[in-house]
Amino acid sequence: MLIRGARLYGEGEPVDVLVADGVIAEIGSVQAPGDAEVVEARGQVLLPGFVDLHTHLREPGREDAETIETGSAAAALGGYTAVFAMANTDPVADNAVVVEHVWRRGRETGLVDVHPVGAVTVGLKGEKLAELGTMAKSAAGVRMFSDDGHCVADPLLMRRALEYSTALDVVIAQHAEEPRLTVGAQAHEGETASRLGYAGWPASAEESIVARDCLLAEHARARLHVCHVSTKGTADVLRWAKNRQSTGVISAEVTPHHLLLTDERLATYDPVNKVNPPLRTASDAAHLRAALAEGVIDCVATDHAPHAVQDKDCEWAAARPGMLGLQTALSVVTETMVRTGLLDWRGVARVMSERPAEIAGLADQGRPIVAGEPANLTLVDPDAEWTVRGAELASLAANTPYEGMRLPGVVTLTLLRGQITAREGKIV
Ligand SMILES: NC(=O)N[C@@H](CC(=O)O)C(=O)O
Ligand SMILES: [Zn+2]
Ligand SMILES: [Zn+2]
Repeated sequence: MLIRGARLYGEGEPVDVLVADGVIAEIGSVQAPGDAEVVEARGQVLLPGFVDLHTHLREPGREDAETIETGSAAAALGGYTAVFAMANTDPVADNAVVVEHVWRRGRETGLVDVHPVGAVTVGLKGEKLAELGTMAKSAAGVRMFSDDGHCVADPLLMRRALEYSTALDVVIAQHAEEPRLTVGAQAHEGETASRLGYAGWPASAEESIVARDCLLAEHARARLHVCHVSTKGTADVLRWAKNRQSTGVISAEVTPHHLLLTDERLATYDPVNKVNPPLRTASDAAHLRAALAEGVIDCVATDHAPHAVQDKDCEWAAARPGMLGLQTALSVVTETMVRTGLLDWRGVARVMSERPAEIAGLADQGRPIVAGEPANLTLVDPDAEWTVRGAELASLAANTPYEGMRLPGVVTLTLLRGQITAREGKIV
């Protein structure tokens, strides 16, 4: 197959990219072999396929909200070639049987590489460690562990998890939320929450755990990944921790929604805006964008969190937190980071593909676009715009906070090992 006239990383003159046997065969001015399928790129931006370190696919257990198949379709349409499926399923992915099931279903679906995240503690209960080694050595080859949805709040358990992780060469991803500080919390603690009468979710609940965990990771010489950073204070703690002569390795992600949306949206009382951690202030969002551009926050992760209608379309306090993200991530990053001049397309490749692949230790993702590399690629029309409609997204659920919004940046082609998985908004 030949991609004709694409601008690699949005730089330089358009070139042709020949893909054969799952790898990039040749780049330059290439004659299409007679039997080759030709995709006219017309100067669009070619990037390495995106890697999402934080996705909720809901299978097993809540196949009414999302399945590995529908979530994989959303991922492919969003330009992703690998996703990490969080462990908070039912049953919980805290053992080899469940992680192998998720991994196998991902392979069968074949639209995106689905890497199961293993739970840190049994049943996500925060009481005793799950069998990390068994999951790491299973067919699923688990590389990342997280109790996401819950914080590993007990410092002794967190310390043990970090210590074990070094021997297994895996990363512990923490949902940083001191549970004693967020009892009954409904919205970011601040002016909006006071005005609307919501119990506040203080920034310090996140920041105190991140500070603690950075120190625990440093002492354990372990790899810590901080999920969904949402406050300026957390970015400051990360900057401090990364600047130390640390022997642990700390990485962090930010979600598209924390880059774009703020707690002012809560005035409508629409639970589509309820998410954990909560939407914060405009100042937080501005600092998160800057921290991402600077590299203090390593990457963008969607925290794609589909919910069935009855769990989301109800009164605020009862609604589950979480929002869809896979199909809108590139557009939100284009809007918040590219259009603002904070990142060029090379930078987008870094935060959406290269860094996440490195953090998770994926050898075949986030690779340079050169001959001989696996053809995991995403073609983006940087000038096109589209209007988000939840009902038209590939997810089973429709809880997008961007309903009706016009956003820039459209994924027009996704290739997984040289096979087209999505083209012009359709699954192939
Ligand atoms: N982000 C959310 O608001 N919800 C996530 C859990 C999580 O990421 O903490 C979910 O599983 O629905
Ligand atoms: Zn979380
Ligand atoms: Zn999550």
